Amino acid sequence: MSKVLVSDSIDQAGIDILSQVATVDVKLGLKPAQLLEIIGEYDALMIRSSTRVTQEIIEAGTQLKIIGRAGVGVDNVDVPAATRRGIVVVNSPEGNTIAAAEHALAMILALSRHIPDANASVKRGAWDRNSFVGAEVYKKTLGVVGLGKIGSHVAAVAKTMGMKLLAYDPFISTERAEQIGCQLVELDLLFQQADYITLHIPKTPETTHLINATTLAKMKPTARIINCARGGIIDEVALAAALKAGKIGGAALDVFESEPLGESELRSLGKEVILTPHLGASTAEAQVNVAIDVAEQIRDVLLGLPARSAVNIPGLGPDVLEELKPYMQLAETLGNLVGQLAGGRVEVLNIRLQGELATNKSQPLIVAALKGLLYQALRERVNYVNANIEAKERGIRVIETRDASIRDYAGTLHLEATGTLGTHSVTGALLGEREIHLTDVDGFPINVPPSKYMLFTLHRDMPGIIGKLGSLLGSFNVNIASMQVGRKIVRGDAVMALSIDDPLPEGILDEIIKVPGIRDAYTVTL
Ligand SMILES: NC(=O)c1ccc[n+]([C@@H]2O[C@H](COP(=O)([O-])OP(=O)(O)OC[C@H]3O[C@@H](n4cnc5c(N)ncnc54)[C@H](O)[C@@H]3O)[C@@H](O)[C@H]2O)c1
Ligand SMILES: O=C(O)[C@H](O)COP(=O)(O)O
Repeated sequence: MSKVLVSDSIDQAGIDILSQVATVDVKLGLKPAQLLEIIGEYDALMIRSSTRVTQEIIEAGTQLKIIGRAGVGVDNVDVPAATRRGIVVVNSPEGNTIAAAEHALAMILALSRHIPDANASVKRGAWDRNSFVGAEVYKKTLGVVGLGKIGSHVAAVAKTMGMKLLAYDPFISTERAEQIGCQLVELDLLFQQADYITLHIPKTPETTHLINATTLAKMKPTARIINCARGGIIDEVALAAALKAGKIGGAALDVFESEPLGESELRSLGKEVILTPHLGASTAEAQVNVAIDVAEQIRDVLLGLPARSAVNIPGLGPDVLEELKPYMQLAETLGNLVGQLAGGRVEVLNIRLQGELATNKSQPLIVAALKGLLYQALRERVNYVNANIEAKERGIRVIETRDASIRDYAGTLHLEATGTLGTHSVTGALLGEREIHLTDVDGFPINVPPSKYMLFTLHRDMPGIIGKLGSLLGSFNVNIASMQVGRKIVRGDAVMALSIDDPLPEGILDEIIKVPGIRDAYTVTL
């Protein structure tokens, strides 16, 4: 049974899902050295933002197949290192969107009405109404930096509170911004005009210290800034200085350059500053959502199925993935088959997507085909994550063509591999949406489902050849489960596809090739 390590606090709903397929160890608060020591035992690691999954941890995780982040941000995971090792990294892109957006909105209102400090003062026994006179958000300008999932929800709710909305997001169209009721503007204009600035961007080299002494100086002295995105987008030293000097009105931060927050000037500031300990995703609802979302993906990957929200393989929505999954299995089977027929080192893989496949996303099918193709060389080391990289490193050139015309099947996939030992091709389709059928091998039409052990011969279409091959296999105690011949012209060349119950015994291929009329023979294990 697989083993999963859960090293951050995850809702029980996720643990229950993992327990269906694996032994689950929950070990919270591990020191990096402790994690390093035990990670080698585990097939999967499930985390939130507290566990740092460094390159060293990834390299020590020799059994790791998947790292599941029950949340959005994967900046605590060395994703490139995981990709190089073929480890899938998955997250839950939407499970805590509402929770994080509502936290930002709560920060806007709490900051405006001094709720944390007013509450603390009453709890201390005071009744001071004069110190906590607030400001209304109605008719004020909210500047949303990053109009993605969380930013859009914040904007939509702020709109209903009567706020005027400006947004900056270089990757969002004006139409999309207008749909949400935002005016898309340049960042400087947003800084100059906003009464509230809320950040909903990832932390990248471009966004690190986006809020610094220079940009803070562009803001209104009354402006309030909210960061429920990522620590490090704000230069905290510059922010504290601007707050102290009255150059900015207030700040509410949920995330920090270093977490847990250590010594900081921000702690010493008054009611104009609100600090929360990275609580954006901490609602009961969000924790159930992210735990289920990520545990299901870990379960699927441990069962050999693709994940729906992998951050290091082509992203596909669940609907698209559900539709493509059978075709990915077809692509992988064909890749594996053509790789074995081609033998040697493959240099070029031609992939033709026909019929309904021609209008689909091809990247997952190409990745699946490469995974199949490289299986003989790399076995379990190749997967959906690293198949592209491994193929590139081996100098395999992939050429993709599309033909939308529908022939005998709704969609067919044709792979042709050219390598050091020659060129071979296979075509396949799905019957009844799921059942894989081989419809062509090396240009000869056939119609057989693939089986674990197969034998293919290239021979002359002439009387007696099937009988001779049958007797030869019989003499080696090889049981034939099914057999089919494909030919283009009568008594021309033909291909025979046999499904056999067991692997072909050593040496028998040489005997097969000696049968008069048989020109070549290939055995494959799928
Ligand atoms: N505090 C929390 O607990 C918590 C919870 C969830 C998410 N988050 C964080 O919130 C942030 C937003 O998450 P999301 O789910 O909305 O992500 P998202 O990917 O849906 O949206 C991010 C948006 O930022 C935009 N963007 C990227 N670079 C930009 C730049 N340089 N300038 C302006 N816009 C830029 C993108 O175009 C995108 O629209 C992330 O940093 C995420 O890690 C925090
Ligand atoms: O990226 C996220 O999903 C948030 O920052 C939440 O982090 P958490 O799961 O550690 O609360």
